[in-house]
Amino acid sequence: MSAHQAEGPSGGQAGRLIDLVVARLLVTDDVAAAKFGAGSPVDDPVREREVLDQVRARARDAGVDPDVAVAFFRDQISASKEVQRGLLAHWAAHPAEAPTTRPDLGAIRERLDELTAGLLHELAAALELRARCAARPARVAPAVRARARGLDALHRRAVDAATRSVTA
Ligand SMILES: C=C(O[C@@H]1C=C(C(=O)O)C=C[C@H]1O)C(=O)O
Repeated sequence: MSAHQAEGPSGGQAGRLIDLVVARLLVTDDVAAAKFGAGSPVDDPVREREVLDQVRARARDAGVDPDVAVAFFRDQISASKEVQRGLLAHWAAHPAEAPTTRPDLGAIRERLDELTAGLLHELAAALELRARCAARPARVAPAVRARARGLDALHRRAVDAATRSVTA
């Protein structure tokens, strides 16, 4: 089987990476709910530093250049903040749709940390495939579109932003 065929009709390798990108963005909805309830700001530079330090420390073992991994996660963080801002603005304008419970941010961050290992692993696999297969970028975009189909515009834009380094 060639590298192209290994990707399969539903995006295969790229699809697994995109699925995790989407999963991280959906956990972000809970982050927004936690911050809405607590009145906390979207931006938390200390936590961002922790996430990026963790990524840099784990990247080489996962088989990704640490700078590439950090750049990819900067996009995940920025996409996450866009989703949070969009949700908080929506809830402010439509209080009836705002969350009525306040999830625990600490527990949510543990879920984000658990996703980090998988994202690094799939990023490594996707980049390796790209190195072996010149047509790869054209194959990632359909996988992104397929995964984004069930999402609203806010989350679709975030998926696009979070995957720009692997679709470009
Ligand atoms: C997700 C959060 O919100 C923002 C986005 C982060 C991320 O995507 O990892 C980290 C810190 C915050 O600036 C959070 O506070 O945990």
